[in-house]
Amino acid sequence: MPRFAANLTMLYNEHAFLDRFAAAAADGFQAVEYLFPYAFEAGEIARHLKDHGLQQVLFNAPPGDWDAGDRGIACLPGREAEFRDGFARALDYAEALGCPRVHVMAGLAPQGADRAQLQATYEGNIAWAAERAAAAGRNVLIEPINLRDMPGYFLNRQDEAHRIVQAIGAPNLQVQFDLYHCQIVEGDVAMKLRQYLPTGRVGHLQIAGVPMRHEPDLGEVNYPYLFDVIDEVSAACGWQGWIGCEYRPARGAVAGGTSDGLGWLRRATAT
Ligand SMILES: O=C(O)C(=O)[C@H](O)CO
Ligand SMILES: [Mg+2]
Repeated sequence: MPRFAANLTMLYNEHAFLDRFAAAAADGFQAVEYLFPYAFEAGEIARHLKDHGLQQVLFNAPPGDWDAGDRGIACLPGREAEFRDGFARALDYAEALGCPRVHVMAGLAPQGADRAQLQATYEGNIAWAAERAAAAGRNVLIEPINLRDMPGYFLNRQDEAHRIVQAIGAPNLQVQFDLYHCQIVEGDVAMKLRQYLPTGRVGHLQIAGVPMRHEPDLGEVNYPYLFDVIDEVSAACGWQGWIGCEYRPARGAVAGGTSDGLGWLRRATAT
């Protein structure tokens, strides 16, 4: 069975952020991910990780002004200096938290923008970030995201993400393969797992039920089958990544109680 990480941005929202580490550990998780750590001192988060025996396996570089609508700025011409400052800060946090990888969000393509200019800006920023991250012993991830959740998002397809990773050619640049987005945009998820996991260019997986982004056992995706595929392909190719549980619990929300972090897995594997 694959290794699961609790996404603390989506799970345990009945608790303040810093209390979610204890909730995830109590639920049986050994690793966590979330969107952004920057509202807190890195040392404070590091203490929570240590106190609860948790690994930090992923977080995102600063996305620009999230509240103003930015969803990353890597593809946006004219914001390169802001991107570089933000990524340097992400590397400082990655060092303090012992986090091996940072997801760099691409951003939203402005209406009528020159797509070729966005592509050049994006690949230039990602190549720069990968070089800086390599010097710090970290990996950079890029993630295709569906246009229903993020209208205008610059990167949407697995094959395009892998084309960019291969074009830049940095060994520490990988794809964040979110199965939820892949099902919405492309489908054929099992075959994409079989195609891409053996390449060594998939740095992290994430899961959620489709279409509502609730627990994996709610919706159209047969995750027990996909976990078997991941186990089978990983055993053959040596993939040893984490799977981020990036979903909004329906049961927790309905019951008004603690999020159902791994309840769906316990139910699925109950003998
Ligand atoms: O949206 C997702 O699936 C992600 O993983 C991004 O990192 C945050 O939106
Ligand atoms: Mg994701």
